[in-house]
Amino acid sequence: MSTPINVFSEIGKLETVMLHRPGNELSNLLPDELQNLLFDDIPFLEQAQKEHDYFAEVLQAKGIEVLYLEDLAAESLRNKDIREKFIKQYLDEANIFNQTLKTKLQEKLTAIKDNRELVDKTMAGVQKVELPKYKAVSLTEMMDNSSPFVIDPLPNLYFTRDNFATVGHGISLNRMYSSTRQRETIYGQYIFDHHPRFSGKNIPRVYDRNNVSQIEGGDELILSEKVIAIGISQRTEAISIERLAKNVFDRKLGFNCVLAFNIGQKRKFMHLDTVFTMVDYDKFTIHPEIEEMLEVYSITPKNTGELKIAKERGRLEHILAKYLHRDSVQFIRCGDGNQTAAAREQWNDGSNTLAIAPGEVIVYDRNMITNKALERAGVKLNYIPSSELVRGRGGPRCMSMPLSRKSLTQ
Ligand SMILES: NC(=O)NCCC[C@H](N)C(=O)O
Repeated sequence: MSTPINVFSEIGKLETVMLHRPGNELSNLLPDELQNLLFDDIPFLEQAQKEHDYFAEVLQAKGIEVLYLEDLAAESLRNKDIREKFIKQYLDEANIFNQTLKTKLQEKLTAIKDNRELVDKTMAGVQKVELPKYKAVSLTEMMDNSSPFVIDPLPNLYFTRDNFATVGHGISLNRMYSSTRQRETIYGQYIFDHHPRFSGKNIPRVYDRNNVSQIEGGDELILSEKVIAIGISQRTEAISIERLAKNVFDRKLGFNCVLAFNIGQKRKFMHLDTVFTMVDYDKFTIHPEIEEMLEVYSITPKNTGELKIAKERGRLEHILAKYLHRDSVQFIRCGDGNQTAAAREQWNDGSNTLAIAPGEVIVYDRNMITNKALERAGVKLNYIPSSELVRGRGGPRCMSMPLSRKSLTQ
């Protein structure tokens, strides 16, 4: 049976991937809102787009199908009812409480006839000056008086890794840590419910955005056909991992173990994939700062349907070798073992590689010390520029969501 989602590894030859080209949402970033919107600086949009286009071209030159979130979302709004429902939900989740304002915004968005333009507008947000005679009426608006926006932009959308994640033939439509990123998951909802490529294709949903506990895709790594690794992090709670594991086991998706990696709650390594990625059958990048303190728990199904949880003992290399049935695994350290280089290059996503085939990855060109260590370990590197993209704190893995990878066992 052909299925639109096939992701049973981190490293199988990448066949289809979803990106988002940064758009006007970045032109609406304000210095006072950076922290709230999870950014560290204001990127130069045109340059960020050039860097992103280069990323897409590298993928396409390798024969990988590149789909864009914004196109898929637009194609999902297939009829008037779906479009209306989308606009209404978008406004509800943007906390538009005042009915008069809501009606005005509804009219403004409905008047955009082209679906791609509509989707782009919802991503960019709405400034108060775009609404003639805007006046704060609701308590929320009065409290928000200093902001020039009635609806905030969604600047983190180009990190397509996070708002949903592919797991085998299924997806985990995520509940995000922050309200700014929770609104991003609406696009995934419409894509999987209504896009002709996915709707009606029985795609198991192993997590849903309406769950109360958080989980983000940067924490979800598919280590093999049997084993998933999930970070317990600033963004992902332990309870979410238990929920996801139970769903994966109950629905018999092929996986028989979830390894939970407790990486601590820090902004600088917000997701597991900012400190640890898989680059080959037996090779991983790792940020040395987490290596010693990392705790790993295994979650496996009991015959009763309950989960068996055990703390794993010993070194991480040994735990990985055991679960991946390898004699040993090799760690390639961010900064090549130098503490200063490791801290600097991890901050600029030196450990955040995107594997496009076993032993072949995409990396940011700027992380020269880590990149040399990867090369020395025999990993093939494809470099992409990163002056502007990096300002959002994410690298090649964060900026891509694989929809299909070639099976490693074929
Ligand atoms: N998987 C990732 O690590 N994604 C990067 C997300 C960066 C974004 N500014 C965020 O804080 O959510």
